[in-house]
Amino acid sequence: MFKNEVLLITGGTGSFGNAVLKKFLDSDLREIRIFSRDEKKQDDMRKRYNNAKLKFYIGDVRDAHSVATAMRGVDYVFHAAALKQVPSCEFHPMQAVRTNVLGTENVLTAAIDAGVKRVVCLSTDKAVYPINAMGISKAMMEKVMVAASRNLEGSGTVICGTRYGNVMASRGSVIPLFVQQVQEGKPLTITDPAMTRFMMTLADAVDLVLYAFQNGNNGDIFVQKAPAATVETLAQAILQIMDKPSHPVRVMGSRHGEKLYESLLSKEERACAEDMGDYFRVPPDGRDLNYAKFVEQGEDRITQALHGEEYNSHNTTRLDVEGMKKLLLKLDFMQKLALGEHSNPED
Ligand SMILES: O=c1ccn([C@@H]2O[C@H](COP(=O)(O)OP(=O)(O)O[C@H]3O[C@H](CO)[C@H](O)[C@H](O)[C@H]3O)[C@@H](O)[C@H]2O)c(=O)[nH]1
Repeated sequence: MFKNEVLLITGGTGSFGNAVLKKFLDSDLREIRIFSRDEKKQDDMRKRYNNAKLKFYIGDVRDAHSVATAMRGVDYVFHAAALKQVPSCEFHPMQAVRTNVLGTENVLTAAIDAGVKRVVCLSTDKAVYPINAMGISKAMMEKVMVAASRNLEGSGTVICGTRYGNVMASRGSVIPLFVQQVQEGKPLTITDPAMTRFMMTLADAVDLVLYAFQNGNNGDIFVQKAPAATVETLAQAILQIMDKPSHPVRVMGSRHGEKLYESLLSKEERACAEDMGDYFRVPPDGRDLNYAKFVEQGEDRITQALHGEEYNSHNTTRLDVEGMKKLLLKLDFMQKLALGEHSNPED
């Protein structure tokens, strides 16, 4: 897949960047650049990997100069830098705009200027029918990505994107929280037993980005088909794995900015998405900004789409407790918990 090229990962000190390194540090890439604001995490990675192929760049996607500097000589970019926390973006929406929207513009401009061959931008299901500032800023990021990808024909640069749902056991998410609550003998706090979320592992997320990297045309957005589970099912599966089937559970109500289910494809996108087996490809809207075509003239295809169905965590394959357990047991730390060992996802 790679041959002597240079890969830049923005926000590369996060879990996605580390998962990519795990997979590709020993590949034929000549250099992997980690670009982030976090000096401390970069230092930790430098020591942990101790590998000359890794190069560290302190910078911020908000600072176009720092991005352009890191971009020189780069062949490929995985753009993972983002503000991802729903509550913090809700209280500081302009910070989300600066990093997720303007930061993406800086990355794409620098990539095009530097003649980068391929850029994959990472987005989230919360960008579809968004209701919170984090999702809205990521939806705008996707629009910026698609707009930048127009007119690149012949330039040698391809810009595409991926969207994925919750990554199981990511830091601060519900799985490690439930595990901790069991370990501390506290009741599991369930928001709404009927709420569903897509379930993906970090390895699935990396595979999706690689699939986009290999198959993307300009402006495409890729989505991986994924199963979903209710929070109730997830809680039961964790309790069974930890052999605490009668551990107390408390229903606490939904949190600010939450949805009952998440969507990976809107109705319109689903209607024009290409089914690629394990993935959907959403091509960009091919119309140009010709007023008659874009604004004054409707399309039957769109009318039909609006009567169709979105792809969401309520209508995808639904996991039962056994299925959820099987998926959870793909995670190393869950396997240890099943053996009665004390473990957390950071181990
Ligand atoms: O104590 C809790 C916490 C969560 N949940 C439920 O578990 C599911 C998953 O919750 P997470 O907090 O793991 O994930 P969210 O979908 O809420 O989104 C989270 O993960 C996102 C990335 O996927 C962002 O980081 C975001 O800020 C963060 O809230 C949701 O249905 C939620 O209601 C509970 O039942 N009890």
